Amino acid sequence: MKSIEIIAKAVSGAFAFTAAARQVPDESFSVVSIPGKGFGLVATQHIPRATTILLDAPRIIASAEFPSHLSRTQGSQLFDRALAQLPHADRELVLGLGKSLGGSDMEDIMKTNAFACQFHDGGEDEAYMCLFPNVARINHACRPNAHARFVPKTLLMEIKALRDISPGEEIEISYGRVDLQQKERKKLYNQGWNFDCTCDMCTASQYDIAGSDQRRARFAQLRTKLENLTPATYDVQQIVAWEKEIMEVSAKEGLDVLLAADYERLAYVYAGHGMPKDAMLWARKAKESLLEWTIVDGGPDNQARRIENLIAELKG
Ligand SMILES: C[S@@+](CC[C@H](N)C(=O)[O-])C[C@H]1O[C@@H](n2cnc3c(N)ncnc32)[C@H](O)[C@@H]1O
Repeated sequence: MKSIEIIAKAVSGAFAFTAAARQVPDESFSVVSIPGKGFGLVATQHIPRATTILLDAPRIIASAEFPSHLSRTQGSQLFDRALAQLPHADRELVLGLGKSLGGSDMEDIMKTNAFACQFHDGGEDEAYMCLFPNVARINHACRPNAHARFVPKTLLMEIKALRDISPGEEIEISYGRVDLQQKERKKLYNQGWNFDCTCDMCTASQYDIAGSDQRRARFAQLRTKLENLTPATYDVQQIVAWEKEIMEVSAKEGLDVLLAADYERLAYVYAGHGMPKDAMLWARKAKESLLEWTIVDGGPDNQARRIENLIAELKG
């Protein structure tokens, strides 16, 4: 485990950016009681697609490794110390958060509400548990209308609208990967957060759930085929047909945030096939998708740089 000094330096360095970061006013939603789910966030005004709804700063950060290095009692004491150091208003905010898994109050609050985040702390990117008390009020949906992404440079968690959200609609994010099938989702949310998901997708008819699972299984199957192409299986027409199917499934299942790699693949396929105009179109779409949903300040950006190089080559 990294020394406390290195981590403290990395975190305090990032906090300089956090303080200067653009703040997003929270007028577009309110925290209300949601039947069967505790509290949740509900939109109070129209929120257009791709709007940043919320930027939240972490109040407690802990190494993801620490449960395996410290006893539970030591861990609990550390969380209590962290809590005691917070300003009064933040402490109240944290102590009011939901609990679901048992153990000491702070241990349960962290397990129920913290996000796994990776950021650069002087060596390799390391995993941390970060508690964002405003984001923590957002419930899960298997087909969410908002997307959470961590910004390593500022340590802020950003919540962005995946589609237009109407006033009165609950704002929901996915706690796990958005392409899971029902059985996998049930297991993940039961084990990780101790709840049976009551989102629209999970309370739909068995017929609709089976249809969605079939499409998601096909999505996974096509992804595997496309990621494992060999010179022997490389057939341009087949690749384009598979990608078209991936995009159709994605539109039905709300998986668009996962498509940057598919757009990029099409860009290379068309570039390699002597069709630079089409290649440029898909390369730009890949870049746009990455910037919109994935790449953030201070995060890994290899894919974005590769696409930039391709765009430069196509222009040249
Ligand atoms: C991070 S908290 C979300 C905010 C929480 N509802 C509150 O009152 O503070 C996670 C907890 O919310 C509830 N929850 C979130 N999404 C849910 C869903 N789709 N169905 C049922 N319960 C959900 C579960 O109790 C879960 O352990």
